[in-house]
Amino acid sequence: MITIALPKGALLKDTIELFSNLGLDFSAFLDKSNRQLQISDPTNTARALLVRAQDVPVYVEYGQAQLGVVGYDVLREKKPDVANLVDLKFGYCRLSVAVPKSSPYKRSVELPPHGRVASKFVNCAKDHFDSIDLPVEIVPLSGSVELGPITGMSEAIVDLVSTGKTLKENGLIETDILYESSARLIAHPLSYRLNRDNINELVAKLKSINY
Ligand SMILES: Nc1ncnc2c1ncn2[C@@H]1O[C@H](COP(=O)(O)OP(=O)(O)OP(=O)(O)O)[C@@H](O)[C@H]1O
Ligand SMILES: O=P(O)(O)OC[C@H]1O[C@H](OP(=O)(O)OP(=O)(O)O)[C@H](O)[C@@H]1O
Repeated sequence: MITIALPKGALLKDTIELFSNLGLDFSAFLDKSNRQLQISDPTNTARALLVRAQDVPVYVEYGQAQLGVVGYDVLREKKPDVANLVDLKFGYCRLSVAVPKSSPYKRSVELPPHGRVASKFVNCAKDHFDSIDLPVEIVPLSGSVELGPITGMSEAIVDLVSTGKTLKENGLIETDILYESSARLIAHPLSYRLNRDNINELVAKLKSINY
């Protein structure tokens, strides 16, 4: 039986809808009172694991899941050894640099050398500041990154932006967009190449409903 790693959080609802279009019902994961982390669809065609978004590529890389759904941002940050097969066209957001509205720095190249930048995306942030040749201290955080500049801990942040509401409500403005992200279907490379558990058929169906 094929196993699919599904991301908890922002991508879960659209991911479950996607698989329901293929006749795979994992809606039990939307029921908050259900604490199961592994379920099979009612037709016993596939099994789903409910994991943190950042951990989806880990389960796929280690072969515990043949397929998974994850944001492109996580692939850029973690660079897992997985096949990035389909742009699923939901979970749109972008990874951006932002500063307080009152900041004298209007673009990231203007930030002071050796200033601080708070982020959950430490590798992407480092890649960006390396690319503009600006030495900064990246302060690693796990969430609520916008508090970095609010509390005075950092001059800037690198974080995901979707509607822009979180930035606005915390008095921050975007200065640079590093890249755009959307949800992706990923696969264990060898399982995909060898077509284990007939995964190619499922991938083809997913592609056909996505174009
Ligand atoms: N505001 C947003 N709008 C649209 N997509 C988003 C938004 N925030 C994140 N995403 C996408 O959804 C994915 C999962 O985000 P989510 O916030 O659920 O997980 P997370 O930040 O890793 O949280 P946690 O630390 O709780 O696991 C991100 O990697 C990104 O691709
Ligand atoms: O532009 P918006 O639509 O307001 O969305 C952006 C917010 O969404 C994400 O946060 P999340 O909800 O994952 O919380 P986090 O602070 O724990 O990362 C991201 O880190 C921003 O804070």
